[in-house]
Amino acid sequence: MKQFLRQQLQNYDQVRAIKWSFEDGLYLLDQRYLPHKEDWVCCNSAKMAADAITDMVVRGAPAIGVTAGWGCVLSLQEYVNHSQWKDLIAKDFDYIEASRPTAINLHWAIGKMRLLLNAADSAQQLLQQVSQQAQAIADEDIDANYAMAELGLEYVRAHGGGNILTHCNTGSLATGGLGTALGVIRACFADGQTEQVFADETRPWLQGARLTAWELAKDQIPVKLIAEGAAGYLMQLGKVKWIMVGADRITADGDVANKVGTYNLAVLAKHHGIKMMVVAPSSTFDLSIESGDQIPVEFRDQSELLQFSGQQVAPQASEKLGGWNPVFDVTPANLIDCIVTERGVIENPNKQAVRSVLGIA
Ligand SMILES: CSC[C@@H](O)[C@@H](O)C(=O)COP(=O)(O)O
Repeated sequence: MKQFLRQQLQNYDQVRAIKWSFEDGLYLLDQRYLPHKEDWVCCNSAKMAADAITDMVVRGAPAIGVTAGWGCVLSLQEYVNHSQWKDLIAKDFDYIEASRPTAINLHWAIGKMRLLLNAADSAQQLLQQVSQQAQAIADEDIDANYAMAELGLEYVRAHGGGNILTHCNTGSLATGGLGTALGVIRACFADGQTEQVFADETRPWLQGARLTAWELAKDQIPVKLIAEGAAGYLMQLGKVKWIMVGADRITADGDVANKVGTYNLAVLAKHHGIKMMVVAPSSTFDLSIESGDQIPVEFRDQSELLQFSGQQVAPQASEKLGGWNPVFDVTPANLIDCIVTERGVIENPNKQAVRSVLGIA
């Protein structure tokens, strides 16, 4: 990466939401209470790490992958001297993998650890290998974030800058480093390609209002929060040139699962001739499936919708009142202009373009 840009971006790379210590365990900045409280949760077992993923103490596909890696180390630390270590560790790996269904980075990280487990004869040696692998997953994510920021910025320079609308949170809270889409946004701001970012609230969990606005405000990057329903009007008035989002899983054909509401933005962007950019590392691709209808979409408890800040928002819950709460949706490749990865930019994504940029024969 050009040294100058990397130095500029380091000014924006201040938040680390995942911290590892071999002595104490895994520290996670508890995202359920941001921006009101900056509390840390310390996990010292694989189960605690997995439950933290399920309960969204930590969230965002790459951050979930990094957490899963350290969760595996916690399992090794617990069972390294146990006679049944192989079975117990395998059970922990399964438990971690079941913590959330859609973000493929979780399954990718556990897949790497399972390969090591299956080949292992000694628990001591496995502890070392799994620790190295967890560190590599964390380090590679930081590097991938910088590479995507640079490539995304180059793409924007080539197509013209302007205001950006982003959805959910794709920053340091959602990754191990600078962020995916938010990394590109930071680079665009540092380079003068954009002066104003719009973040939508991202109901019901408010990743946009609580987390993205918090990160951008810390960076002194101008951010205006909008209700999700305002996105169409924003585009109709010509106030944004780019939509930039992350991804939880991308198929071989380039269909993208991301936070629910992404599909709405992509349809609106197509209608208004606004560019739709997805930013995701190669670890977010699931080449074992062809198209978006094969992606397992997570549904969460209806209480996330029916309550707000602990208060009932709809009339008192009754048998007749329910919620429908898919937390991801799938955007078909034909609504996406480009997918920025650390290996290159996939323009007009399709099977061939995906394989060629990812370097798969
Ligand atoms: C770099 S983050 C990409 C995605 O993981 C992000 O956009 C997203 O959808 C996160 O969903 P979440 O339910 O908050 O884990």
